[in-house]
Amino acid sequence: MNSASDNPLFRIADFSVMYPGATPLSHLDLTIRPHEITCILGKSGCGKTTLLKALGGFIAGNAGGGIFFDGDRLTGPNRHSVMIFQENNLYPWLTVKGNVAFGLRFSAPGLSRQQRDKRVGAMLETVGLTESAGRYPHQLSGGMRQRTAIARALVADPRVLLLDEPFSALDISLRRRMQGLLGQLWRETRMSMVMVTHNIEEAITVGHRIIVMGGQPAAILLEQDTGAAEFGDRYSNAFLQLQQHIESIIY
Ligand SMILES: Nc1ncnc2c1ncn2[C@@H]1O[C@H](COP(=O)(O)OP(=O)(O)OP(=O)(O)O)[C@@H](O)[C@H]1O
Repeated sequence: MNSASDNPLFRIADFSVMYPGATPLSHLDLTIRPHEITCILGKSGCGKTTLLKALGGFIAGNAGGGIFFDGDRLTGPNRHSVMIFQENNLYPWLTVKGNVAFGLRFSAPGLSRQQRDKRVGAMLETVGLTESAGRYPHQLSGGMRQRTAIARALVADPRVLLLDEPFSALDISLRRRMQGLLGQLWRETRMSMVMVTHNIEEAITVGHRIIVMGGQPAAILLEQDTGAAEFGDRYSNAFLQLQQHIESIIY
C-alpha cells in the first residue's frame, strides 16, 4: 500500500493524555500512514477514542510530546480532518441535503449555489441517498443517517476521515453494506481513514492496517498489515487465524 518514500500522515511522538483519574495514553509512539484505512482495536476504555480525538486536534496532549500531521505539530482541529461518531452526527433541523450542504459551508464558502448543489447532488448519489434528499434525520434509518454523515464529511473533500465506531449501532447486514461503501469510497478517493472499532472482523475486512491497543496506560500490542487479498475473504485461513490472534491479545 505504501512505499518507502511515503512520509507518515500522523506521527504520534511521546504523546500522553492525563484526565483527572485516568491516564489513557502515556509516552505513546505510533505512526499512521497516508492513503490507507487504519483500524484501531482494543478493550473498552483503553484510550482509542482519546487517541482518535487527539488525531482530530480535539485533545491536546500533556507537555513533552506531540502529534505531527504531515510533519507539522497539530495544535487544534483543522479543515483537513473530519470526524464521524457512532451516532448523532446530523443536525435534526436540516434535511439530508441541508446536512450535506452544511459540510461545504466552511470548506468551500465561495461556491455559487449551483456549484454547491452539483457537489451535494453528486455526493448524495455516491452514498445512494438521492431519493431521500428532502427527508429529515428522524425520518431515516440508522444506516441512512450514517451515510448522510459520511456524505457530509466527504463533500468537504478532507484529507483524513476519522471514524469512531461509526457502524456499531447498525445490524449486521447494514453494517456489512456500510463496510462495503467505505471500501468503495476508499477505492475512489484513496483517502486516509482512521477507524476505531470493537469489531475485529470489521477491522480485518475494512482495514489495510490494524493497530491493537491495550493496557493502562495503553501500549501498542500489535501492528499488522491487512491489505493483502487473503484478508478480504472472511473465511480464509489467514483471516480466521488473525482474528483469533487478535482476540487472544485483547481478551
Ligand atoms: N473527559 C474525560 N474525563 C475523564 N476521564 C476520561 C475522559 N474521557 C475519557 N476518560 C477516561 O479515559 C479512559 C479512556 O477512554 P476512551 O474513551 O479513550 O477509551 P476507549 O478505548 O475509546 O473506550 P470505548 O471502547 O469504551 O469507547 C477511560 O478510562 C475513560 O473513562
